[in-house]
Amino acid sequence: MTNITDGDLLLKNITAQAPFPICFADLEKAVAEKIEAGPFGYIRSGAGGEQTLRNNRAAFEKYSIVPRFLNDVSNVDTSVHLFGKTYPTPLLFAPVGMNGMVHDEGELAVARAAQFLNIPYIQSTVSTFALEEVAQAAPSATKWFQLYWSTNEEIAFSMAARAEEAGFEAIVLTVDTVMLGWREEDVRNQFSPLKLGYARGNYMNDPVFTATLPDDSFESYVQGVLQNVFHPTLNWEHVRELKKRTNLPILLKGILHPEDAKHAIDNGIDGIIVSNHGGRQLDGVIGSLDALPAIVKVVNGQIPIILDSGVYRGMDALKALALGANAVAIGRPFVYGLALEGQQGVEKVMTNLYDELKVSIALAGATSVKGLRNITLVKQDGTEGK
Ligand SMILES: Cc1cc2nc3c(=O)[nH]c(=O)nc-3n(C[C@H](O)[C@H](O)[C@H](O)COP(=O)(O)O)c2cc1C
Ligand SMILES: O=C(O)C(=O)c1ccccc1
Repeated sequence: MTNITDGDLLLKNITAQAPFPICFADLEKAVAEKIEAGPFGYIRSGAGGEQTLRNNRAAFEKYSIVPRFLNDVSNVDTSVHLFGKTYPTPLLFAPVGMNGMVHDEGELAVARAAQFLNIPYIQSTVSTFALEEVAQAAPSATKWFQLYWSTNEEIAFSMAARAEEAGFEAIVLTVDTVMLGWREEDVRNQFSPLKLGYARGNYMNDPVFTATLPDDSFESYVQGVLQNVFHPTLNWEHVRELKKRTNLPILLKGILHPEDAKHAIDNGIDGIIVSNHGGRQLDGVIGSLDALPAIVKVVNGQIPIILDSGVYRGMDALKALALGANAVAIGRPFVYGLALEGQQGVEKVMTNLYDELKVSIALAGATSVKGLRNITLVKQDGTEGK
């Protein structure tokens, strides 16, 4: 429970110091000026003509809140309960690969920020640092492991086992990236972080993976990763097999169709992440917030639903929670914070998002995340909504 009269959440940002970018547009601008076009374009862009990227934002912009007043909002409970643990905020770090591209400390810095803020950290398969290194850097952070299936499924099982051994508490199987989306900005910039080796962390020290390589040269690692990471054969049989091979809860990330959410439940999956991969995979896809209501309906509270893709401010988080998400995951905003100021930059971005969310819950007339479900939302024209 946070007493939101403790200190003014906005005025603490108005100090004599040089300001840190306060919103997503300012963050993106600052990072564009700081880092090279290749990595910046890789992070910022969406697939194809970027319709999905625009759909994500449009979906949030379409909804408006009809607030309630006179409801004593001096205490706001922002905590959420996920897989047996309580967290102070409904935020998570979405899995983002290859963080070494923007900061030398890469995932270590992000996991340390996650530990400091008590926000669950989802580490990517294609991270610059190995999951064991992240576990050592942030031993008390809640860590989940995002798994990319592998053409050699023994590698996938090996990584899942290593994650369990290292204290990770869930496996997030991403289902929307069986191959890379059509990313034109990377062609323009002639940029591939995979080819530059930024994704080696979890592969370099995997005994099953390294045993398949002809030698231990840099080129062999990179070629090995490229041969393994894309996995178009992925199907529900693999999901059932994974379930047998791990004791950890399994979430599926990238679910957009209510029927797939239903299949997930039928296959004993423990949670889903409604996501279109931040518009980076298939272009012309439904905005993730637009996909949420139908999924909330079929899931009907049976398993937790996390939403990502386009959550760039506290009000976006509020709308997703009001529409029935249990929590939201943040992608690009924290990567920009990392690029600007390492661990501290990540903490600043997440804290601003959280502070805006807290103020917004209260100003909407709610006093808890659950209470947001009772808040009225209307679509742009004021007709539809919830
Ligand atoms: C640079 C970058 C790398 C990403 N790498 C992964 C990844 O390795 N695994 C994964 O499941 N999702 C990955 N994602 C997708 C994120 O987990 C998340 O779905 C997306 O960023 C959410 O959208 P947002 O950036 O609009 O918040 C990546 C996203 C970005 C921007
Ligand atoms: O860039 C991405 O969005 C991503 O998820 C990915 C997937 C496989 C290899 C490299 C990056």
